[in-house]
Amino acid sequence: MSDLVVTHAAKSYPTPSGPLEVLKDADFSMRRGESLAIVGPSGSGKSTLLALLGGLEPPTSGTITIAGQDPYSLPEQVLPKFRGEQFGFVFQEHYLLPQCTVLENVLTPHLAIGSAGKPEQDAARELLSRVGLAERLTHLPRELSGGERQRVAIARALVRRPTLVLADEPTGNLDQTTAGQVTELLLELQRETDSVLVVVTHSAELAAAMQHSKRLDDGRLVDQ
Ligand SMILES: Nc1ncnc2c1ncn2[C@@H]1O[C@H](COP(=O)(O)OP(=O)(O)OP(=O)(O)O)[C@@H](O)[C@H]1O
Repeated sequence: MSDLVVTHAAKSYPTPSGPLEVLKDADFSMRRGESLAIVGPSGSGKSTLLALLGGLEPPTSGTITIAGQDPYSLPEQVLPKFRGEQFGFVFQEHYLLPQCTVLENVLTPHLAIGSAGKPEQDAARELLSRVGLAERLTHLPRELSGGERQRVAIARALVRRPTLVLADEPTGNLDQTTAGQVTELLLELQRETDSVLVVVTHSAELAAAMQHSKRLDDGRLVDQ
């Protein structure tokens, strides 16, 4: 069975002149280990699709399941835990907590839904070592470069080995060389943690690095 299944999902927003159909009949599935780029012009609905996949915005019709569960059918009180276990998010901005160290930032997904004991701390240290920041565990985000901060954000997104990693322009703030390094790292860790990776991007380089690519064209997802 696929780990992400999108079945005839559509999304429209109400506007004074009638419903704005942003996404029409999205229908695809992915397994752990697979990566997908969603491309399309500004305003074509890429962030909306990511929000639907991430349990943040319910589809108007159709269904989305992650690891066999439809997040929108779960009782509201269990949704935060489900999100914490199943999703990892990476954004263009790193959104690290400025007052917390690198290690503390990577532990926040554990702390959000439980505790971070020695095994979790050891795993976070190991992951930070994998992203080349073993010597920076006690540094604050402002003491790091933009690329280093994004590496911490990636480690934080993957620390709980989520089913689905959703990345919205993860290299958008980086120069070309750093963007290439961050892309490589994201893909390496995604393969190691065996998660599904969906990235939304305007970058042709980032899109080309993913196994699959789909374009949003007038609300419809078209294979590239
Ligand atoms: N909450 C909302 N209410 C009404 N319209 C919305 C809402 N959210 C998004 N939209 C509209 O849906 C369309 C798609 O927006 P979305 O942000 O998904 O596009 P995008 O492809 O991610 O754009 P960009 O590349 O500029 O980030 C836009 O026309 C936007 O104005």
